[in-house]
Amino acid sequence: MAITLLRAASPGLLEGHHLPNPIARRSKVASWRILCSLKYACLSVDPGEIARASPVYSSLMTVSPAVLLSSEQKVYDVVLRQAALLKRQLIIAPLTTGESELLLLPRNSGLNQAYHRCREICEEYAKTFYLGTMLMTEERRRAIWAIYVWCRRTDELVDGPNASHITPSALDRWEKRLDDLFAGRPYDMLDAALSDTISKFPIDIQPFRDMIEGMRSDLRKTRYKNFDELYMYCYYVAGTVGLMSVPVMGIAPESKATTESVYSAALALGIANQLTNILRDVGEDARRGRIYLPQDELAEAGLSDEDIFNGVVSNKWRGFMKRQIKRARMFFEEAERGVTELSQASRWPVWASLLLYRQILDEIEANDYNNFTKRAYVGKAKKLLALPVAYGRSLLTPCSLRNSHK
Ligand SMILES: CC(C)=CCC/C(C)=C/CC/C(C)=C/CC/C(C)=C/[C@@H]1[C@@H](COP(=O)(O)OP(=O)(O)O)[C@]1(C)CC/C=C(\C)CC/C=C(\C)CCC=C(C)C
Ligand SMILES: [Mn+2]
Repeated sequence: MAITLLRAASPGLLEGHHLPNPIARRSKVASWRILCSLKYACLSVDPGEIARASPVYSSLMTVSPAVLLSSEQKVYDVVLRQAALLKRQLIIAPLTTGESELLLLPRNSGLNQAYHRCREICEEYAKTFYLGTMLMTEERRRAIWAIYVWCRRTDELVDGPNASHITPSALDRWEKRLDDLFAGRPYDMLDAALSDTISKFPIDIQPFRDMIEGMRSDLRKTRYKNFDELYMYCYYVAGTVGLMSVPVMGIAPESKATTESVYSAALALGIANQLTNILRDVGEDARRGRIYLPQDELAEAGLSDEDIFNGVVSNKWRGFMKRQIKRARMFFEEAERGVTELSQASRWPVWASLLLYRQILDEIEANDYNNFTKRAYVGKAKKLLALPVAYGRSLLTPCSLRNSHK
């Protein structure tokens, strides 16, 4: 049965016609998800059956722990675990919405101060996004500020002014602090805000741990062999943000989409944002000796590290960039399908961030793919225009992503 479903979902996949282009990648992802869902729904998938039908696919399955999983498969396992946690929470204690939430707010003034500081940091570093959070209920926006601040602080460890002093053991200490705050023992006031947040929402520690893992990989790695490795990096530093945010933003009660599909869309938005960030910052990163681009695809396009360090916008470079931009847009498209499923008040900030970040890709094109010396920048007017557009989209009501069962 698994085989029949898999064939229906992705004709040609079992026969090994996979991965030549992004479209094929997508069908591989979709098929993998179907298999995971089957596995998690406890339907018996016979490994022998898979192996007989397709040696290619059998190597992608988690049928044996010894088998190496692709990045997308590893990440999708996290998605399934997060979704299961949220579903459990919805069954045990449905989150209240609207004004009644105000009654749940802590009276503890230390905690209020902690959230207030998170709010100030968020306002200072991410103005548009901060504005968007103002539409959310009080409890939700405080939670998002606390998550934002933890992510920002984690990123600053490797990207901030003290980055050159950061060692793997400093990241180990940061992870120990994370464990402590999840156990209700926060180290400082900003951790206390997050500690309170995780006690109120069904948020799992894994994406937080994974973000720290991404920072570790930034300390030791400056090249990415192929898109699989790059995808994993993007998951660590940005896909994780999507997974952390969904339990707080909430899924619309009227949504017919599966929880897994909403998490997948959130993951896709993180990946899309990070790919865009990478394409925007090619020159800046190269000046720090870093190339966050798939080495095999560079070679296929006839490009080398030297070409990037020299920063010449050649036709080869333009061709390469077109392919990268196309892939980033595909992840944005996948994300779009999920935004509508979020609770009404959470949609606007997410649409705004999606539309604004995606426009960076248009700006790279408008700069004739010179991302070595020109920073792709979305002007104020375009930014302002995106806000009402995002608001309009946020009014769309949820329509099912694919399946109709939660
Ligand atoms: C509404 C909204 C956008 C919520 C997310 C709030 C949040 C917790 C953000 C944390 C962002 C952060 C500080 C991440 C640390 C790592 C990092 C810096 C990643 C890069 C962000 C861009 O930052 P910037 O341009 O400042 O980069 P530099 O440091 O200057 O290089 C990233 C590119 C990743 C950002 C990823 C997201 C915001 C994930 C968005 C996904 C969701 C909110 C899920 C939405 C749900 C559905 C169903 C689509
Ligand atoms: Mn950064």
